[in-house]
Amino acid sequence: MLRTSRRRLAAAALLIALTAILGYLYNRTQAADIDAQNRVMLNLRELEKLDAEWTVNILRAHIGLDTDYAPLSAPLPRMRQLQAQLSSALPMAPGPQAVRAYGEVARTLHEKTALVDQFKAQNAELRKSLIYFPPAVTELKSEVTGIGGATVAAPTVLALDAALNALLTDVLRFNLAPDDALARRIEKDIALTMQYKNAFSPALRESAEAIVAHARVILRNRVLENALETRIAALGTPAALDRLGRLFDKAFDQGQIEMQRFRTFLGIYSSILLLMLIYVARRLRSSYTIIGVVNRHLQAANENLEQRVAQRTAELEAQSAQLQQLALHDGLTGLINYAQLTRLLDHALARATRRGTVVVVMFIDLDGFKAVNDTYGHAAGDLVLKAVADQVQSRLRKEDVLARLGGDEFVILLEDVSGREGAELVAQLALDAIRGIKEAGGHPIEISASIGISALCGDRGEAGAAKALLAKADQAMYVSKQGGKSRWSISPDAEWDACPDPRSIARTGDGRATAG
Ligand SMILES: Nc1nc2c(ncn2[C@@H]2O[C@H](COP(=O)(O)OP(=O)(O)OP(=O)(O)O)[C@@H](O)[C@H]2O)c(=O)[nH]1
Repeated sequence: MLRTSRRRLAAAALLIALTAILGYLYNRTQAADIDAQNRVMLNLRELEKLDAEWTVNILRAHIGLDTDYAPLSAPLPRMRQLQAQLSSALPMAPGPQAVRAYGEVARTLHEKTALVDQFKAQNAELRKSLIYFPPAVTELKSEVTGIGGATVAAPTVLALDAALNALLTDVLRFNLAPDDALARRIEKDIALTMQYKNAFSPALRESAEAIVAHARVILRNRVLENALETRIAALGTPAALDRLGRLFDKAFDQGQIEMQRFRTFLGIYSSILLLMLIYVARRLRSSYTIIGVVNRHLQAANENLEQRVAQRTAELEAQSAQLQQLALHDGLTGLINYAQLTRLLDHALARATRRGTVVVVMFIDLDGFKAVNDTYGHAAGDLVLKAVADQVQSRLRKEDVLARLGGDEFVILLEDVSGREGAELVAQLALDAIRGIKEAGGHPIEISASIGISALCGDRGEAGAAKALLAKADQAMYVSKQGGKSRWSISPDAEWDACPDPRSIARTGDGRATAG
């Protein structure tokens, strides 16, 4: 029992373990979310594209193509959104490298944003000066060479015009390609301009000073802006994005390879499980077949056993019935024996006591029987005894009882006899029947019987009434013997009429009755 439950536990544990392994393998084959991977790569590409566009827009602002700075701020919200999505996708590329690469991307974009803000301020100031500077120089030149220079010495007019010409050319050249030598030359141009403008009217002087101030803005901001652009270029955002993209790619490729490997494992494992299932199913089938065969054998054995038990029981019952027959009957004639007679007589007397009726007993002893034995042998004697039993029995009613006590002694027991005459009639019938037997085994015989009759009105609850009644009948039979045989005699103690009223017989506590 204990062993069986342990085996069941082990089988259940094995089943759970096999299922868990199956679940684990299946789970690993689903580990890579291709859609999510594609989304990450698309986000990266979009961020790269927006960053490149951002850089182009800086260039456009640099060369003055864009008149406002909206394109420099517009992509920022979307770029921040993409950055956040990439950050949350980092677990898909495990390891510190991807985190570092992402950190680099975030850092460069953050710094680029700050540098672009500075760029916008400087570029706005620069653009203002660039717009102002060329027409202002041209206008001042025409003033100087025109009315404004009418009162000034011609060499001074020509010198200021030349200085303004040089300043315009050098500043515009510097704006296109800043250069230290050019910067030094512009300083000289400024110095000459400032020197010669003093010969002119205050209004012209003021214009010249404003032009110089704008020239200096262009000089300074162009250098600063170029430095900012160099710093922006040095940030290396595209390279950082590219590095992050390659790490994601690698991780996704490894995931695919891993998934493929687990698919192979799952296939092999499923095949093994299938084989195991087939094996178990075949074992179960053969077990059931064996159990079926054993069951059939057991059933057959059981049926056989039941048959044998039934047969044995029938035999025992037959033996028991035979024993009962032997115990209660006479083996030669089949009539009841003395033991059964006394039992029946007891019952008959008890009934008679209750009913107030008479029980009659006739004791029959054959006359001349010994001579049959002596003359023709014991076997002939047996035939005579059987014939007596048959003949007397045939004369009696169904409810009358004929018993053989042994030897040549028989007893008739009668209940509900219609008085003495009835008893005498039965005795005469029995006597005639016995006298009528004239041969046995082919031998002529001559037999008769001496009959003693006794009658009693029940036992009145007295023990031994049956034996006493038999004894009276026996005594009466002797009277017949002594009286010359072949006759019947009635016991002087026989009771025929004066049976007490059963209602007058009081019953004692133990069920016995006493005459009232
Ligand atoms: N064949 C046979 N004889 C038996 C059996 N039992 C007893 N006997 C014989 O029956 C005889 C009975 O003897 P008795 O009663 O004296 O014979 P009887 O000739 O009738 O003499 P009375 O009774 O005096 O008239 C004996 O010879 C017994 O041996 C039996 O079962 N079979």
